[in-house]
Amino acid sequence: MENVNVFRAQEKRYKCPGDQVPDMSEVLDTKDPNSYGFDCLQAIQPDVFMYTKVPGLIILRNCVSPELQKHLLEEIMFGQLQDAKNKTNLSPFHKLPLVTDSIWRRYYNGKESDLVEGIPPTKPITVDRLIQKKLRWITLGEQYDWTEKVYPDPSLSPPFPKTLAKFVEDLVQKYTDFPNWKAEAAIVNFYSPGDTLSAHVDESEEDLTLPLISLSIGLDCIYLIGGSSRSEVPTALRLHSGDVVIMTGLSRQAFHAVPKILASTTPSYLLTENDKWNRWIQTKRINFNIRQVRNS
Ligand SMILES: O=C(O)CCC(=O)C(=O)O
Ligand SMILES: [Fe+2]
Repeated sequence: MENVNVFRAQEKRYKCPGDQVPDMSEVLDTKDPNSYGFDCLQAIQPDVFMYTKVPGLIILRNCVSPELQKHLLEEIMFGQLQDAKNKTNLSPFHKLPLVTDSIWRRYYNGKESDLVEGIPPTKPITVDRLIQKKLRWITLGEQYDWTEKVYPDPSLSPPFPKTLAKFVEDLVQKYTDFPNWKAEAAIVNFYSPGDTLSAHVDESEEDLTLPLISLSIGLDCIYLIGGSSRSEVPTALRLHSGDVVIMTGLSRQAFHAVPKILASTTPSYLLTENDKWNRWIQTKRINFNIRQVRNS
């Protein structure tokens, strides 16, 4: 019988309140050749590793330039977040102002204390709290329905953002056996220290052999990846801003989780002259989780 406690024990081990740091002695860090498990990495190029314990897991260290990282963040916050076609976790609960009056623009333009109306029974809440704490995800391209666990009719979805699509499609073409892979849907996750994502497998896409791409910006995190059941002991991997993980082969259907966001690890190149921007990005990890949905 599946012993779900094996994975759960590792989630518990790394999960700890807000700014606290867990025991890092068994965490694999691709930036640190002395770290635990580093000998299980097979470098196929400088900065490109296969992780031999989880077949099909490819780690591209520091693969997104600082300029592209900033561009992707700006595109999300100033662009996609103000477009009602992109669903967020807030959409069902709050009457979100959109277009040039979006919650991000209000926050950025000094109106962070403004109250945003809730859809009853949700109470009004400040722009600041929505941006800093409550916003947990936004979907791009094909809009995944979290309740029904399906991707609705693709003809109704907004187009997938072009720069992001081109960047990840080139990576998939270069490093996997799927040259025609297409970025069709993304879930962009926002985490603050203390936030977690529990163990799961992503299995709503039509063809579960097609790679899944995960691109991280902002704070470091501990990412757990195991095998096809929760009874397999997962590996703890430290992910940094600019890292991309490709889950292909067996790893595509492996259980994974994010039990810890590591506070105070934002790279300085993400900071700007703007205090509002800095106050936000210094407490965030943003993960772009990108899939091909349809069987081509
Ligand atoms: O934040 C991450 O690195 C993982 C996110 C994830 O697994 C998901 O969105 O399905
Ligand atoms: Fe996932």
